[in-house]
Amino acid sequence: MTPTRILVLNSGSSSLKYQLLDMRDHSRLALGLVEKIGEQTSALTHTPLLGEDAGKKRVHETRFADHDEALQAVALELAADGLGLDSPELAAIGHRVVHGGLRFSAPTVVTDEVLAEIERLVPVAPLHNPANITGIKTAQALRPDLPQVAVFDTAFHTTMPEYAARYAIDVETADAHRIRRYGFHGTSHAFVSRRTAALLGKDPSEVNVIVLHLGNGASASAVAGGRCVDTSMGLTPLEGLVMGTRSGDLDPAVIFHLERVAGMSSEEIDTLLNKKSGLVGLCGENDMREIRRRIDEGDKQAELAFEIYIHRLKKYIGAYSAVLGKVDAVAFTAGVGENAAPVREAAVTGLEELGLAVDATLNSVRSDEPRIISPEYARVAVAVVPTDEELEIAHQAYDLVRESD
Ligand SMILES: Nc1ncnc2c1ncn2[C@@H]1O[C@H](COP(=O)(O)OP(=O)(O)O)[C@@H](O)[C@H]1O
Ligand SMILES: CC(=O)OP(=O)(O)O
Ligand SMILES: [Mg+2]
Repeated sequence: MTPTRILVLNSGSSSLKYQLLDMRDHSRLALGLVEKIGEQTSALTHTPLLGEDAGKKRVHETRFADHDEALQAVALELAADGLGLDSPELAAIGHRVVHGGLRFSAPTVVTDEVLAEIERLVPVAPLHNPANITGIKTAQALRPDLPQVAVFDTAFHTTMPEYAARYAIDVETADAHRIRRYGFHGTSHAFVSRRTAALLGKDPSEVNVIVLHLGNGASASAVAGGRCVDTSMGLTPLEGLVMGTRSGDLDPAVIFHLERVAGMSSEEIDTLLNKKSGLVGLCGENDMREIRRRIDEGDKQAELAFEIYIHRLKKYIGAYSAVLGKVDAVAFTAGVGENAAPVREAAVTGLEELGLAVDATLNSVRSDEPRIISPEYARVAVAVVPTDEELEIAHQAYDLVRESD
């Protein structure tokens, strides 16, 4: 029997999302999420999608100190459904790895040397790469015989032209420290730009798409004929859009000012910009649902936070319209992009000259399917295209292990 199943692990800074897929028909056998890893109470939500318990969610609230404990618990849940990691049907474990630097532009089987390179990149993805590494090590310990495949967030962006990837700083210093724009969420930008082309009935090579990945982390990309030509995140996932807890773009002199005038250490500033900024910093809340609820109640602080979020988003839509020259579609994706109709509406309001508009009725539809929400007359299609990083990682991991068979 040729193994056809792939377990995908998407380890975030404090979460672990996972899916078990059968690649014969791309069906999902189980999925789940562990939230608040490292906090007082974590929550594991597991849903088997096979057998008599199919669709029955199981929730466990207990503390998981780190991603190792979380993954051990996930392995037990899968085993309880007869889908344990010891299954001979498992072909590989696919891992989302956030930073791959310049070295990895394709999915890669993890060796000791690959793992060492992912560890070397921890300083430029401090919230993400450590969790990815723990996920890989724990999975290796559970199934030492199985290929562990790393799929990098940075890979899709390695096609960016040099003039988009370089910062305008001294070349020698930049090169000595590998300082450049890498970009992230690439697996999602690749998947969504392809799906958007399909939604338009075109081949990816024929269309230019602006993808807005708006989750807790958020990034925009300009994709021309299937290749990324610019993206909003940079050396680290801190640059660009306003995010749940991250500031996105700011004058770098803010950092010197905080050091010299406010007396903050670089660690404190790092924490401020990565964890206490963005929507949380502006209004104390990073969940867009809650922000909208507060705005509806007349909360001015939440309203201003929303306006700042939208203003930044519009600037990137405008910038990438200029970068691409001709735009065929703007695609909204991830938690906020897929669910928050007010964000989509506000982001394109006033951009009619760029060919953008949304139809209020189409925008209010809730669905898991890719869909166009712009009116017939609009020059640019505005679309909601749900991302599926796990499916994309499973495909890439499965293709890689089959090739090497
Ligand atoms: N129904 C909804 N309406 C508005 N925003 C939502 C909704 N559901 C989720 N979100 C937003 O999506 C965010 C999570 O997005 P997600 O893509 O899952 O993030 P990540 O992968 O970075 O954890 C939440 O913080 C929340 O702001
Ligand atoms: C790279 C990044 O920001 O990822 P996430 O949105 O999962 O935090
Ligand atoms: Mg995400």
